[in-house]
Amino acid sequence: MGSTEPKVISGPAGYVLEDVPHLSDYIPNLPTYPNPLQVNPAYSVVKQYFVHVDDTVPQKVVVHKDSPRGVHFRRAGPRQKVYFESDEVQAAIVTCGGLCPGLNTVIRELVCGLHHMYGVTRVLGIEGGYRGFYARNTITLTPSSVNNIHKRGGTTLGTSRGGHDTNKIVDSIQDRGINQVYIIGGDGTQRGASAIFEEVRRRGLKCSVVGIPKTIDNDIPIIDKSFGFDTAVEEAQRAINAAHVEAESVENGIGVVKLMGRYSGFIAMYATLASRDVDCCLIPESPFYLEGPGGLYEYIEKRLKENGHMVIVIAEGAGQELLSESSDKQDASGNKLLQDVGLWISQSIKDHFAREKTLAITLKYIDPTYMIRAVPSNASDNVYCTLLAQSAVHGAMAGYTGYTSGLVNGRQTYIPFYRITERQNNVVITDRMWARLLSSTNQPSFMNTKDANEDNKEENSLDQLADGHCSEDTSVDEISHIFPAISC
Ligand SMILES: Nc1ncnc2c1ncn2[C@@H]1O[C@H](COP(=O)(O)OP(=O)(O)OP(=O)(O)O)[C@@H](O)[C@H]1O
Ligand SMILES: O=P(O)(O)OC[C@H]1O[C@](O)(CO)[C@@H](O)[C@@H]1O
Ligand SMILES: [Mg+2]
Repeated sequence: MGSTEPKVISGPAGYVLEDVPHLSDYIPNLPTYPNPLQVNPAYSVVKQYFVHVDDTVPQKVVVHKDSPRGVHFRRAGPRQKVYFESDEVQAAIVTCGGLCPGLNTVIRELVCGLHHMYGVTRVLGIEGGYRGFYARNTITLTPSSVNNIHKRGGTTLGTSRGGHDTNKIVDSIQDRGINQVYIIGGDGTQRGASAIFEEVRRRGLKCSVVGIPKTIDNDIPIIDKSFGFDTAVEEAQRAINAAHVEAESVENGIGVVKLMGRYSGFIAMYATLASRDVDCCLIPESPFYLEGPGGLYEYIEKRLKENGHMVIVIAEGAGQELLSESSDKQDASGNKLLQDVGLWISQSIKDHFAREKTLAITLKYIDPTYMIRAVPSNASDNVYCTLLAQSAVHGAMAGYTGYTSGLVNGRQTYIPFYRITERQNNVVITDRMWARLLSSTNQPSFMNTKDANEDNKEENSLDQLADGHCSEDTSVDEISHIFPAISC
């Protein structure tokens, strides 16, 4: 049996549903049961609590009069029928990859959601990431054991990179009688979840495999934003404020702040837009150069002469091609290990002004990268984590599998794994959001019109590939799209 064929359903006027797999796709005659929420006092007063079986959410909300209706995803939420009896469920939760604010909230809400909404009492925690399935004992998670964990940063289950052995993991799932697996992690983790789903399906196991997208870099496509992102942007303000205070307190002061973002500069972009104290934001998607007209040194000199101080925010993946020592080293998951661009740029700026003797500068470098991802999630991320976790639980109970639970245009949806893993979410520098940043900082774009047109062409063709039709809209087009009102 090869990998699962995408379930794509077409409708009138160009409607397309990119549906998610269901246990009944490969296990015939599965019994169903009434959803216990029907008699749950918390929900009995709510009208239309159950999601209509045909409810779907459009991927793109900006359309033209004659646009096809386009790609849709299945709307998340409770169904009238469920495919598991409460006492039949043996759930497992695992967290993989780097830390992100909100991991503990998601764990807590999965445990509490399963328990309080569906009467599921058997929930296991897998410790230390994927390898914990086969190399560690499990721990029992109950509403009382997770009651306060959302107040702490990190993950109470522990996490790791590497160690994904699909067969050993599915053996462990089978041996322990696990029939719902909740896998919280970034792009690598979701690829791992997809492999687990394929193997579970190949073995014909009645086990829902559910991904919950976690990435501080906001590099997962389709979804509006990842949980913890708002918290990270908020926490970054503290570092930027410090850099600004240091810079404006001395003559020709420069504050340099390095933020996370391996390949996607979202944290740097939003932290810059939020702060207003940043004069230059450098991200991996926007190549820059140091010397000559239009270069960074020229801009720094101009800014210092105008204003007496400046703040530079640099994402860790920016300008890697400029560093002389390039390394092929990888972490245990195969991610490229990056050079410290913050240190490099700070030293380069100091050397330049020492050499040129045009201005006597004072530069302070602040690296808060791990501090911004180790904090507990803020209030809005906590709400988001709760909705994500509850949506994930509703889907598994309804028999869906092989999906990532995610927010699309402010609605909770189930997205097939292949759409989550097929590409990375990046800042589109030919988009209006980057233009807003450039006009807010007044920094050079480091780009000529020819480059911009080339990038535009690539983006449009990417959009066409991803969505099956051409669209001028992109996922980071409007603030309201990235910071949507959360509803389910
Ligand atoms: N293609 C893949 N197939 C199976 N497993 C994978 C794959 N890529 C990564 N993994 C596994 O997923 C886990 C997490 O991957 P990774 O370290 O890349 O972090 P991530 O989930 O991308 O999170 P982040 O990058 O946000 O920290 C690791 O245990 C890794 O072995
Ligand atoms: O936790 P590690 O292995 O140091 O990795 C850090 C990386 O993890 C992330 O936080 C998420 O991918 C990146 O921004 C950063 O490059
Ligand atoms: Mg990753």
